Amino acid sequence: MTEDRILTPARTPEDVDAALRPKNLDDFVGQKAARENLRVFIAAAKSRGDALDHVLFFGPPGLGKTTLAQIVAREMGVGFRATSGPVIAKSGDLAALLTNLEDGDVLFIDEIHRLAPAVEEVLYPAMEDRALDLMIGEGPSARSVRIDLPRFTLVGATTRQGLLTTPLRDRFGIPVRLHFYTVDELERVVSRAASLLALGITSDGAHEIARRSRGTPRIAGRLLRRVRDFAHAAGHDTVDARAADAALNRLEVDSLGLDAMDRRYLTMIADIYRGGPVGVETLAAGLSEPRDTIEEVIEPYLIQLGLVARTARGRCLNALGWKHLGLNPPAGAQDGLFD
Ligand SMILES: Nc1ncnc2c1ncn2[C@@H]1O[C@H](COP(=O)(O)OP(=O)(O)OP(=O)(O)O)[C@@H](O)[C@H]1O
Ligand SMILES: [Mg+2]
Repeated sequence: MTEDRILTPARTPEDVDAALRPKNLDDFVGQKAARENLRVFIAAAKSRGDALDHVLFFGPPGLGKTTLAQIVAREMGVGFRATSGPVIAKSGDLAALLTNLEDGDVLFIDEIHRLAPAVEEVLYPAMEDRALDLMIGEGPSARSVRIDLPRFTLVGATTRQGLLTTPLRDRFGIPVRLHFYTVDELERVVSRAASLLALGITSDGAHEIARRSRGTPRIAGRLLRRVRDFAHAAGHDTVDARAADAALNRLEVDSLGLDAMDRRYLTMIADIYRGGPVGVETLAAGLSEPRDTIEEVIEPYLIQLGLVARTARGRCLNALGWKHLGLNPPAGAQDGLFD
């Protein structure tokens, strides 16, 4: 069900991410602090002639972690090798990847929180000492051999920073948290993407898409492509605010950028639990969605908007949440904001 959502921030096969991906730091919109810090660290590493310290990108899906990893390699002028946590089954697979790196390469590990523990242990000496400890033989005659590795930068990405083990997290010299984008920033993302797609768009058209994109560039790009389809079907070659609004309404993306799934979530807390508090497991069961999806995909943006609060006793609908549903909170309802 989640996969069908136009608003899912998760990657879907039809997302032509590559075409819209910014290629360098100057083209990368938003995330100012992260961008400026990276610029300094990259310049410093280059002037020392050294590899960049290991970088960890964390934050919700679709905010630009993979994009930034590629930009880091490009700005450093080094090779880019990509893999992901669940793909590396055995420690030997990782050892092979590491020994095949060229001097200075970026090794990108997506979903790094999903590395198997035995694989993760190979990473510790690799990250810290640029070395690989291999066990040769078995039983009493087994001995450990240390192999030196080329200089490299590990770039990890995760949507679940909390699931990273402490020893792994501590070995990243440059942890970078990505935040939801502002409407202004997304407006620039939309305008840039429109020009790459050779689509005419007015600034109020870009604004309309931007403010309904859940703070997420991937969603902005996807909505833009769907809006373009509706515009073309109607014989327009330029998207203005009215065209964007009409298309987004047909896609059931509401004025705040929420879709049917978000509204089901909010309505369930309102109608069945009188505004909460209600536990996430209960909501997950009621909505037939995995708890992870609720916590990683649905809730972050609703919390950011201030519609819902996560409290120790469960989820509560805030005054804004009631208002968005067009309902009045029952007398005595808890407002998570004041918890
Ligand atoms: N700052 C940005 N400016 C312009 N476009 C961006 C920006 N950040 C991301 N995008 C676009 O959004 C899309 C998703 O970005 P990306 O794949 O880097 O996200 P991610 O954080 O790696 O997501 P996931 O957690 O699902 O792997 C890409 O098409 C990219 O072009
Ligand atoms: Mg990614």
